Amino acid sequence: MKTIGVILYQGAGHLHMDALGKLGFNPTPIYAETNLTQLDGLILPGGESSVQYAYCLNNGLDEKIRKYASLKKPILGTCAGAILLSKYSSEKVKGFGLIDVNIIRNFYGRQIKSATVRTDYGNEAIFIRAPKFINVNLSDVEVIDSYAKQPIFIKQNNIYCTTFHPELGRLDQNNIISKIYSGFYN
Ligand SMILES: NC(=O)CC[C@H](N)C(=O)O
Repeated sequence: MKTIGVILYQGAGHLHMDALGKLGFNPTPIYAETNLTQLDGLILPGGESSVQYAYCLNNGLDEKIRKYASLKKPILGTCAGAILLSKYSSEKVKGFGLIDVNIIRNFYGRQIKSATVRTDYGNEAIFIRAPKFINVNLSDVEVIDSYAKQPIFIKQNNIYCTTFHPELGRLDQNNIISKIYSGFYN
């Protein structure tokens, strides 16, 4: 059984833990002091990216994530997690630059603008104060799914990012989260 680490300091990590458990993975909580090297995969969940970023920096978790990424094992960032993995740059959140994309936080506005949509590839995507990918380097970054022709799920080498919350959807076998986890960690 594959052991997948989920960063749990803040945000929706417990929902990934639940979904992973129900879909036959061994989810394990990750904090700054946890050793990452034994993991088969790692998830950076949605939440508040500025809080998560400060936690990572203050506790050396950013360096651990960079080292883990260099092992070429799969890392998934959802929403705030995607912001952390990208090259986003502001004073508060600089981003780890592990995927060749920029991102705009809270692009679609406030919580009231959050929505569930059908993606261009027929998947269900739940957006919560979602960011938007921009400047996607299409020669190196693959677009796995899009909405209104805008990328919402991208991949570069072992780094996967969604601007939506796949862990919030239904857990049937055809749902995006099972496709992501099974494709991701096979
Ligand atoms: N659902 C989410 O993860 C929202 C991300 C959040 N707006 C941020 O910038 O951190």
